[in-house]
Amino acid sequence: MPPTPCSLCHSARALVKRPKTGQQVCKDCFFEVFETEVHNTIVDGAGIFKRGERVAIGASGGKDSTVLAHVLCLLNQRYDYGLDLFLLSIDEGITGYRDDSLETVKQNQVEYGLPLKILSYEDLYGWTMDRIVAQVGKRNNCTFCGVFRRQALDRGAAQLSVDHIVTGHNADDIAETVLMNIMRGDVARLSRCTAVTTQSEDTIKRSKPFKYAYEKEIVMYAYFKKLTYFSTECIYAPDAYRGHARVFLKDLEAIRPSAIIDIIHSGESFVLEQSVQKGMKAMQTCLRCGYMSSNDLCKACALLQGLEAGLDRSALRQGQENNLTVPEGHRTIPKFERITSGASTPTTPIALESIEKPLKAIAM
Ligand SMILES: Nc1ncnc2c1ncn2[C@@H]1O[C@H](COP(=O)(O)OP(=O)(O)OP(=O)(O)O)[C@@H](O)[C@H]1O
Repeated sequence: MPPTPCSLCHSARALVKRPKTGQQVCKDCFFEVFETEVHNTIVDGAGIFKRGERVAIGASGGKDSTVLAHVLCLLNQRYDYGLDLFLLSIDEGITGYRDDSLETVKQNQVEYGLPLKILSYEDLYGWTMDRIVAQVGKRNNCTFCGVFRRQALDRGAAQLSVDHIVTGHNADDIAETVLMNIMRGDVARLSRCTAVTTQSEDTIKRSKPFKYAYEKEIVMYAYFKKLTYFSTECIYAPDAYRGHARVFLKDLEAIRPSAIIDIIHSGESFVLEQSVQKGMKAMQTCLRCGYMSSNDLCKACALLQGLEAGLDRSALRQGQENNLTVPEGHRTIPKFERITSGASTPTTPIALESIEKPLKAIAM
């Protein structure tokens, strides 16, 4: 049988069947279509970046953030975004997992020539995830890790005088989150979890340039580009609930690959009724550490309080009681200082460049 020609350039031999569209394409066209789709996500509407912005890439050493660092460096040059890029890594203190993946990030630092900042849970909270799991068990540890990581990334960004964090959350991650929010009846979060960029007053801007990138394509891209990344799953992540959403999504994808994008579009289409919006809590700052919070104590301070009190899983419930007095000898989180660089104030949005090759596959 003669080799199948690439359905985009029609000359080279097709080597890849795109998981997202089913198109058979050659390697070069796959790279180009993947990169162009990410560029389109970046420049869509008002665009997620401003020229001159200092941007931290949340770098875990895994496939998503490694591909993100690679593609952002490339697009920043190709389309002259004018961004100052940094790698920001959080060391959760997971022996045999994060210590190894951070070695990969250090390699990426050299390969991409980007400054790297590493911030650890140990330094910030006085607790590693190894110790937290030893105290609270494996079942709910992801709650601690997620809350602590979010705040650690914001603090790392503030220390780098960065106003914008980008993460490698991909289309599969977002579709899973939509499913989870629906299964929990938490529709109030649907529009936020599907937004490419989120920022409210006083929070550091966060974006997900891979919102429309399929996980399978990210893996393919990393493989064909021979990128250096760490590919082991977190040893403490049974996270049963997300796991069910993931399995369900993979089953749907196998039947109909567009299911991932369709679920994201469904999440985007939910509009909150005014009455629901009114019931949502306004943001304030944590009375203990100064971080953004919808309660007197932010979630991290509340969880830390439970840990310091020697509680196990009940640390999660204790956390919600918001007792403001710190018992003698208990650790607290340092005051959150927001340092604005001013670097992001020249606000010329990056315009949608004309794309040299018409790529039919990009329609989303
Ligand atoms: N320890 C960390 N330090 C910095 N950023 C992180 C860290 N963990 C996660 N992130 C950011 O959050 C994104 C989503 O994280 P998640 O835990 O879902 O990992 P993932 O889907 O396996 O991604 P990756 O392949 O990049 O590890 C990552 O792509 C990365 O940008």
